[in-house]
Amino acid sequence: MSGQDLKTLKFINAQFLGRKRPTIEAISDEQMDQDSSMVCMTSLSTETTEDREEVLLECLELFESLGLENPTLLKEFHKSYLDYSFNNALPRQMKALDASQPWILYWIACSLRLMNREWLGEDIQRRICKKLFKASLENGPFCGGFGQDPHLVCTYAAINALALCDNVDGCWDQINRQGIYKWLLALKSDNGGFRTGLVVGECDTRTTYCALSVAAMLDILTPELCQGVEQFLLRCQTYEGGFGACPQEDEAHGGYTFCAVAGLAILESVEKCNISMLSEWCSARQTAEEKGLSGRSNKLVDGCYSYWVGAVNTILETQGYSSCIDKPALQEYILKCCQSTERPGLRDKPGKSPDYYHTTYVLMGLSLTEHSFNTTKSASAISTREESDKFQLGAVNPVFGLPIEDLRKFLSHT
Ligand SMILES: CC(C)=CCC/C(C)=C/CC/C(C)=C/COP(=O)(O)OP(=O)(O)O
Ligand SMILES: [Zn+2]
Repeated sequence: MSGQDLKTLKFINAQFLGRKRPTIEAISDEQMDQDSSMVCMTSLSTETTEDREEVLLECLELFESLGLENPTLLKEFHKSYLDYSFNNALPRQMKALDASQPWILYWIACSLRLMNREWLGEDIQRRICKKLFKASLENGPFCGGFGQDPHLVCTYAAINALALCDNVDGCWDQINRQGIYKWLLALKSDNGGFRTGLVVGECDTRTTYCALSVAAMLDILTPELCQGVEQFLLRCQTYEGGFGACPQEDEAHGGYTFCAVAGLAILESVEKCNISMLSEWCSARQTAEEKGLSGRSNKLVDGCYSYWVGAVNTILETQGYSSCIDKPALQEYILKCCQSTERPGLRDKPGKSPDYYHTTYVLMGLSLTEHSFNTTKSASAISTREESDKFQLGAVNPVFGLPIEDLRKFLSHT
């Protein structure tokens, strides 16, 4: 297949075929084994390998031009990107996130808080709470936006966003714990997982983690709610060692692996999965050349997996296992390839634009590489070994995706 043909196919795939794309094998270099009639393939070029080569070149250029030392995190610069959202209409292309409004609030609040606790002021906390309660039914469960249906994943983001608001105006006391508990019970599926909503909704490791996290945060994690959940999550570990979205169905993926392992951590059942295969899978996510993490086999590095996969690594560390990723190398990818002096905010990889989602998960991933953690089986009791002003970011709890300090305050209030 010629380079031009590959470009045309790439265009068609990107424009018309969405994410369910077939593999396009472009060039195969076949060699005949001298002693047998076996044909073995020595190289295979696909759309993904071509994309990777492009990214790799860009990373290598950045590594060379930025020298040996890592740049510092440009905190004030990234703050300007986050603050912009409080005083300006968001860009048009963000209307796709209309049903994810609690997420935007959680991402922005969490990023500001990690860089400097003072940067999330009381006036902003007040505005965040007001907006969240407007997008709720009876103060919980929460919806993606005003007038929408309650949604489990949005309820997770809303509770995390509220946890960042220091109980301003007594907002923590307004959360309808009993209503959320009954709703969570109604979302439970026969297979042990949770659906996103009452009428329709998917059921996977992501939604199940959200249910466990919300319940643990609100102190409503009863045996009835947990019935069959551990088995559901364990069934999602694949032959590769990572976890997929649904039992015995999907490819192992960084996002779903985080959800399953963090869910198991809330249940204090991490050691029931195959730890050695999980560690090997995490370790295989890091590429020697780009130094960042990918989300699945044969895919490209992406800054957000610094958290999704990085947090799995940290959870394993808190359970007493040794690290399976090279943290200084990951810091280099983050600070040289996910940050640019040209535009504030953090990005997936060179060539991509910054966005709120990547800003948060890249920052949380960076934080996990800076801090070290004490061993504990209890997800909510995870603590850091040392406090120091040498760290650029506050410490994050790898299970709940919140600064440890905010989580501690919220849980002790509950
Ligand atoms: C708490 C919560 C809701 C967690 C969600 C975790 C989750 C499923 C994250 C995955 C996000 C992501 C980058 C998907 C991209 O898949 P892709 O196929 O476009 O990218 P790839 O090529 O890197 O696999
Ligand atoms: Zn990403």
